[in-house]
Formats: sequence, structure tokens, C-alpha cells
Amino acid sequence: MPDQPPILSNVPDSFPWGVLTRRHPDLIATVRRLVPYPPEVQGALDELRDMDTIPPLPAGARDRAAWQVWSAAYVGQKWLDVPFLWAESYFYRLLLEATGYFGSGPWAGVDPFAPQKSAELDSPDLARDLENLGDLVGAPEQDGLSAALTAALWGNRADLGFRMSDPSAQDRSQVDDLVADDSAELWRLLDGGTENRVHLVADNAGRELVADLVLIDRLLETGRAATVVLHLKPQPYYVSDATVTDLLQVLRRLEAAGGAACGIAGRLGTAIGDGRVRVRAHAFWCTPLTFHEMPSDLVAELGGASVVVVKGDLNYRRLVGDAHWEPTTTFRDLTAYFPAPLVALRTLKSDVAVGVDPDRLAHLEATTPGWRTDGTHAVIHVRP
Ligand SMILES: O=P(O)(O)OC[C@@]1(O)O[C@H](CO)[C@@H](O)[C@@H]1O
Repeated sequence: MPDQPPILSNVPDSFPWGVLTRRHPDLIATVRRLVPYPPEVQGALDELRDMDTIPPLPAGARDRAAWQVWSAAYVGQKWLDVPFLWAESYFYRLLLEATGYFGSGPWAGVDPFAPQKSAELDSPDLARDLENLGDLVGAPEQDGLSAALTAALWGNRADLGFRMSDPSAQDRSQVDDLVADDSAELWRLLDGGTENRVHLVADNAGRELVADLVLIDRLLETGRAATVVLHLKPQPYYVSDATVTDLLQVLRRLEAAGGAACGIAGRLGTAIGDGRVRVRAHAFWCTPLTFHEMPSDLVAELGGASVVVVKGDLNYRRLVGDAHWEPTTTFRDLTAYFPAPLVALRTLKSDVAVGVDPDRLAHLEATTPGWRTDGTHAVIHVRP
């Protein structure tokens, strides 16, 4: 990664400080409220909430050796004094440890965030999205593609972790005028003339995954993609990150909705069955590392892609590096290392900002103080 100090969380009232001191304790309280864990798990969660210094993973944890390497510089330090990106990732790993997710007891494999994810699938907002899918599927080809891309972009605006610390986020209106919009470049890359292999690195379950699946369906149906690889998380992460279990739930929800939604679920089921859509859940996606450190098997796999679409705020931080970049630094320069043509679809929900035109930046700074973190602004960046 280019030489730039990482963002820490030790500036009071800064965005990362709020995540560690407010969002994480709130999350633990929510998990305790929604899942009837036994006393020993509740105790472990309380311990995590009250922890001042960073502990190692317990002996016997299956990925202890890997975390020993990633955490050597940070164990024993205060949470607020270590890189924000690392601290959040390790917090979620410890939360799974506390709930017994990787253990051998009855709570093994139980997603502590499942009740929140299910509630989103039952929401009236999602029901409305699904009712409107008929218009999108029936639209002229490029209109349908553009609408699906827009939905996949804004589907990222209110992940469940973000909404928990900012409940009004869902109701704030999005600023449709994107901070950067390279979408024309994406359609040039996927011009339909060749057998395109698209990879989509997903972010959140629920409404966002629905929108991602609609985009995948449109890409396949219009011939813009011959095959798609959908990258999901191998385990629960950042509250709402999508796992294979979440994918299956979303497909069931689409089926149950009937109409165009059910048609999409049917086509995707067939495409998974005949190998045109492949589902992957690489361990790297839940590590505290930036994408500069992707393992060689993942580099090789992504390197064969016509386009890699990377979703969301956290993935964006991992793509460019979680640092206080000068916002006019170009996305292309910072992602030159990436092994394939790259598209980032991100609503801004943290301090990192790059690829912003100087005039737009001056306007945003003068008029909209929360533009980097309040989820109302978005970018489509392409590095061909
Ligand atoms: O990656 P996502 O789902 O778009 O966003 C995740 C997020 O809510 O969590 C992180 C801070 O906790 C930030 O990257 C962002 O605010």
C-alpha cells in the first residue's frame, strides 16, 4: 500500500471514535436483546464490550495462527490507538468468538446478526422494491442495466451497522448527482461483443443483495456477462455482510414475492446450477488486510475477470487504503495494483474520499459538512 499513515480512532468525536465507542457497544446490546444467548455467552459479550486493551485470540481458535501475524503489532494496545480498519475487523472476529460461532457447542454456526437480517427481508421497503422490479425487467436494455446499477449502488446506503448508529440515515434523501460517475466506462468495458466474465464482490445482505442479484440477472440476460462469480463472506461480518446462507434466504424471498422477482430467482437458480453463476466465499474477505495484500490464489482468480465490481464502503477502504488521502488523489492511481479492470460502487459512510474533482470538492466542503460519512453521497469509480 502507498506510504500513508492509517486512520486511527483516537480523535474524540471523529467518525472512527464514534464507531468504536458507541456503535460497537450498541451492537453488543442489540445482539444480546435479539438472540437468547445463555449466561456464559452474555458474559463473554459483556467482557468484549468493556475491554480496554486488545487481547489475543484464545488458544485453540481455528484461525489463531493467522491472527497472530495480523495482530502482532496491536495486541496489548488500547483499541482506540490502533488502525481503525484493523480494530473493526478484529472486533467482529472477537464477537463471533464470544458467541461460540466457531465452537463445538450448540451456538456453533449461529449468525448473531440473523434476526436483524431477517427483519430487513420482511420490511415494507423491500416489499416495495420487489413490486417495482417488473418495470425494471421490462425496460429497454440499457435503461434496465442503468437502473439495476443505480439500485446496486444505492442499496449500499444504509447497511445495518451504519443504521444502528444513525437511525435517521434511512430517511435522509440521497444526493442523486454522484460525487464521481464513471459508469459510461463500465458499459464500454462490458460492450457485449465478447464473452465477459464479471466478478461481483458483494457487501450487505437484504436489500443490497437483492439489488446485486438484479444487476447480475440483467448482465446475464442482456449478454453483457457470459458468466458471473459472486463473492460472499465465509462468515458473519460487520452486522449485515452477506454470507451464502443470506443468499439462499434472499432467493427464497424473491421467489415468495412472485412476479418479476420470482422470475429473477428462477433464472439465477438455473444459472447457479449450470455454472454460469459461481458462488465463492474466500477467507480473505473477512481479514483485516487491504486488497494490496490479497493472496495469490485470489489475485489469479480475479486476474481472469473482464470486470470486478466491488461493492460498499468497507471494501472501498480496503481497495484504496484506509487513510486520510487528499480527496483529489485519483482512484486510478491508488488502485493501479489491482489485477483486473475494476468498478467500485460505494455510498460514502466513512472518512476516506478519493477521486473527487477539485471544484466539486470545494463545493461539498463549503456546503455539506457530513458528505463523507452520512450515506447521502455516492461514487461509481472505474479503473479500466
Ligand atoms: O461496507 P459497508 O457495508 O458499505 O459499510 C460499513 C460501514 O457502515 O462500517 C464501517 C464503519 O464501521 C464503514 O466502512 C461503513 O460506515
